[in-house]
Amino acid sequence: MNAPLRRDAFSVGAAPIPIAAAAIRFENVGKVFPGRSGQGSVTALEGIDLAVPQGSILGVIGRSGAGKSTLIRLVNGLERATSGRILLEDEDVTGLTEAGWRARRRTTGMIFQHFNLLSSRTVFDNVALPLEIAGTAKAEIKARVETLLDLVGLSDKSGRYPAELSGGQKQRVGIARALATEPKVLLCDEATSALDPETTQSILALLKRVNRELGLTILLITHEIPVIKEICDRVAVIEGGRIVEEGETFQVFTRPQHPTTARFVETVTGVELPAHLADRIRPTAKAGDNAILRITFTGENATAPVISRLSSVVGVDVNILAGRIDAIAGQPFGSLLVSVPARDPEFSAVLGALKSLDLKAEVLGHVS
Ligand SMILES: Nc1ncnc2c1ncn2[C@@H]1O[C@H](COP(=O)(O)OP(=O)(O)OP(=O)(O)O)[C@@H](O)[C@H]1O
Repeated sequence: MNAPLRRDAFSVGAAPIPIAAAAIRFENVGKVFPGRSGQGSVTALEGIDLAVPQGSILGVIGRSGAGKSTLIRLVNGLERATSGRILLEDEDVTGLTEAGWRARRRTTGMIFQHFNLLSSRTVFDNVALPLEIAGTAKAEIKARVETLLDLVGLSDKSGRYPAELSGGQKQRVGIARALATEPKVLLCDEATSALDPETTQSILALLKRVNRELGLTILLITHEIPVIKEICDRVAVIEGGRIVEEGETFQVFTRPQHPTTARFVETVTGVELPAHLADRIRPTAKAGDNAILRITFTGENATAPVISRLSSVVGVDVNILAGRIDAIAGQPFGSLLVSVPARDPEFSAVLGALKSLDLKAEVLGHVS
């Protein structure tokens, strides 16, 4: 399972895929579900413009009912757009017939929250199913399934049934099955939401590995911000059927523009003021107060000895109240709450020093 993956291991034999072009493109896409039994219609998606660069992992995050499932189901024809266009590798698939979609789906694998394995089939036979449907020769199916089970680390479970597997193992079968027809795109529908945190990590690591080593484009939907933080190159935030923010994960996490994005990322990047200070904090300073600052570290600064430098440059005591350092899309990011004297010239000197160190600082308030 740890041997390097190669596309030609599945006899695709393609050269590495350039990152520049979009594997999936939504152009002003809308989806309205007709109303049932006297109820009004539901606008699930509106004005969706989104490009998933080839070879990248893009995550769409949103709350329940935001439109995530509808969005991902449009990419393999399980739902049809009511307006706009969807392009897969520059081919307009919006108006494909059901027969057209059946052929197209071989280039687009999908994995699901509840795995959707056939309980009466062994692990081997579940992975073989899409190849049987495609009419692949038996010997080729055997070779391909064995390669895929090796890839997902389940060679020893080939003859087992889904009921004999853990959730993580079931999802590995799901991934192997999704890769069977050598797709260029993998769609992940809340793929780790039913798994515990440790198993989630191992499945995310596997997804990252197939992305990097096979050049597979991944579009995933989730309501879990740690999933985005862990593996997504880009993130789109969806709310009320609209994309409210989209960009590189690190940029979006460190400088969220929309309040919904800010609320999502705060849960993984934010640090809270200790309760005994939170109760006493005031917006304005009185004589002798300390100012509470939130200092944000990114990239190289995140690992620099900022506090000791600050103390030595301006010669004031800096008290650390709370802090957190993490990796977002593989880049370090940290947040620190400190208290410093609120009086000048010390306070202005601290702000000046933070600026010269290229650190973002925000005054949260004052305490005596
Ligand atoms: N087949 C349908 N008929 C009518 N309305 C639908 C249908 N499918 C989805 N909707 C509505 O479209 C909106 C978006 O639903 P969708 O399932 O895409 O959201 P979601 O973000 O995936 O939510 P969840 O995380 O709860 O699955 C919701 O208001 C939902 O009720």
